[in-house]
Amino acid sequence: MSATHLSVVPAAVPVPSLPAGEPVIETEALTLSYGRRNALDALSLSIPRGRIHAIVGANGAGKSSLFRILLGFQSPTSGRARILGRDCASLSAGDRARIGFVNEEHSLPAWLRVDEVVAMQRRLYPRWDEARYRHIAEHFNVDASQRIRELSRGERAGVNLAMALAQRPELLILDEPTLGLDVVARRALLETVLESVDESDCTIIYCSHQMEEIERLADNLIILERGRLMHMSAPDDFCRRVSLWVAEMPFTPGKTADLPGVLQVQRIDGLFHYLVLDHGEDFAQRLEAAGARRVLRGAVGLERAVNAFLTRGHAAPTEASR
Ligand SMILES: Nc1ncnc2c1ncn2[C@@H]1O[C@H](COP(=O)(O)OP(=O)(O)OP(=O)(O)O)[C@@H](O)[C@H]1O
Repeated sequence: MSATHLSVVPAAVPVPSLPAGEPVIETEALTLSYGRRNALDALSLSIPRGRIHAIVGANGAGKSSLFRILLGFQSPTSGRARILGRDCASLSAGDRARIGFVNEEHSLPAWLRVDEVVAMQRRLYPRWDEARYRHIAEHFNVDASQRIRELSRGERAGVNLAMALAQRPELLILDEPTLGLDVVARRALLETVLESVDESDCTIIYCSHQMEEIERLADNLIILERGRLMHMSAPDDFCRRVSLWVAEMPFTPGKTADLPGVLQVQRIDGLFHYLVLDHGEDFAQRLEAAGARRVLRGAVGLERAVNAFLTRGHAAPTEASR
């Protein structure tokens, strides 16, 4: 794991690798309760090996709780969790060395120089890849002689990501890695993630509230809500579940917001835009039956589809302008 979670791996310990076909992450009825509140609610999840898996959800959906259990920092109330084929409750130093973890804090020992932190990491990880570290650190213009406290947030993110990838993990978990980064550092981070997944067989779990990042990176989209799995598929398949219908209405359509599948209704330039889950032409017919004059179907991007899904039930019909 990254510098914040140092663990010594004896060089002689054989590092088991995941048998082909086994998921990198598997949970069964995983529950984490705080009093009467469930941060995770009987979550059963199986994430296959390879590529980039995005986990999205509103604040409080349970993403960080899931990562804490997966990394062995917290025990679940009930259920089971496995990472790289190992029980999360009893991960050894060798198991941990197979996992990279970067979160938004990018916390490193502030008083040390970058090259001192890197030297420590190099000693800790038997599979350390120095060329890889340097290549990624260069991408972020990191000066190795600077102290950690002197680095910008973006440079610190770069050092953390470079160290996590230099450890050549089988699984890399990125929990909101771009939070607070400017557009240049954000782009450098996304490019590094894409490059590393193309160059190695590292599986990446990417968690973010930034839908444009998810759209760019994700091969698999996982939506959590109140600690439950709501959806898992290729992003395009999720977009296909959500359709956009634009209707000319002679009146304010109060009742149509209650039609089955409606996620969101917006009034834009006098037309009513309906984002609808799991309905096709039948929805247009329902609108026509409700008095719509003209109904057209439009395309929906991932960002709009996911946002409408996550905010469903919260949004009243709104006026909006383009
Ligand atoms: N230590 C705690 N004590 C009580 N409740 C907690 C604790 N940690 C988390 N929770 C609750 O568990 C739920 C899930 O929190 P979690 O931090 O896992 O969500 P998240 O999806 O990571 O949210 P965010 O996107 O805001 O980071 C929330 O309702 C939160 O209030």
